[in-house]
Amino acid sequence: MTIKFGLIGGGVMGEALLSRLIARGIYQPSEVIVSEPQTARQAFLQQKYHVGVTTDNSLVFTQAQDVVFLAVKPQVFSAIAQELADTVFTDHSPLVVSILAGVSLSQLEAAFPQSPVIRAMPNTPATVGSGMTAICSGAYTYAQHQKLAQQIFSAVGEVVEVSESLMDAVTGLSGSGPAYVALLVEALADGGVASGLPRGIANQLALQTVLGTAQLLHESKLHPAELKDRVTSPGGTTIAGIAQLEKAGFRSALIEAVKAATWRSQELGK
Ligand SMILES: NC(=O)C1=CN([C@@H]2O[C@H](COP(=O)(O)OP(=O)(O)OC[C@H]3O[C@@H](n4cnc5c(N)ncnc54)[C@H](OP(=O)(O)O)[C@@H]3O)[C@@H](O)[C@H]2O)C=CC1
Ligand SMILES: O=C(O)[C@@H]1CCC=N1
Repeated sequence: MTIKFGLIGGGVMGEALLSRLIARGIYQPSEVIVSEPQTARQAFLQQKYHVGVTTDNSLVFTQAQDVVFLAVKPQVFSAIAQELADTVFTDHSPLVVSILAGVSLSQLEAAFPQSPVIRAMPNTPATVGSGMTAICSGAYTYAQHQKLAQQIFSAVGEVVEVSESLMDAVTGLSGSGPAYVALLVEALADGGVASGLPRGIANQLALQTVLGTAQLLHESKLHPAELKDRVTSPGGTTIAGIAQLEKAGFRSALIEAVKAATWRSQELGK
């Protein structure tokens, strides 16, 4: 069978995307090749997803007909670009989709001259089909490339197109955001334990509260402030909790977290 989908870097995010694309039948395992340096990781991916594996990144480029995903750390991007330089100058030119934080379209186009390139920022909820991905396109992409990227990322959640100048902010918010939310869930549960709840019940209450609130906001289209007002009874429990959050700088901490992550994404691209 023809290899259609190539993945360079089968780590956390590469696997998150791969698992969902295969589960949704967007690609058959026999249409996928993954490049990974570690034998143990290769064996794991091969055994779990029945995909082809290799250590040879250029083989991914020569074999994958439709799209090559770059999912390595930004810090190894230049080494990989150098390694692939000879390959990318051949006439075979699949769509290159990079999910690397900070790495710009101009850096990608310098590495893969005249190739169709898309810079994307997905997030880990893609694993369960609830991802959020922002994409922006390079100078050599055409409608069919954008359609392909839309199709791939729609299979793992929601997709928005943004201008490249916004990609670092996207990275700071939705790319890194699942970690902030996980921290929130953990801290809520800890608060429950501190208030006497057994750990298992505290974890369940914390997780379902975050999930349910997100779902309610999503379905009702309520402004978050409106929902907050609905929960907050005069002289009641919630305002006592909110007053404490404000005192501890909760909102400011989140704003500063997104700004710091945005700045770090900008720095990774330098
Ligand atoms: N994690 C996340 O939530 C998100 C990550 N991203 C982006 O995705 C990219 C990958 O992140 P993440 O999955 O977390 O990182 P991981 O370290 O989990 O994955 C990177 C993978 O690439 C492998 N690798 C290293 N060098 C090479 C090479 N020369 N050729 C092929 N593969 C190689 C690594 O192997 P080894 O471990 O042996 O070095 C590892 O398995 C990053 O650029 C990040 O910015 C984007 C959105 C969200
Ligand atoms: O922490 C990181 O750098 C990556 C990019 C977005 C989420 N994880």
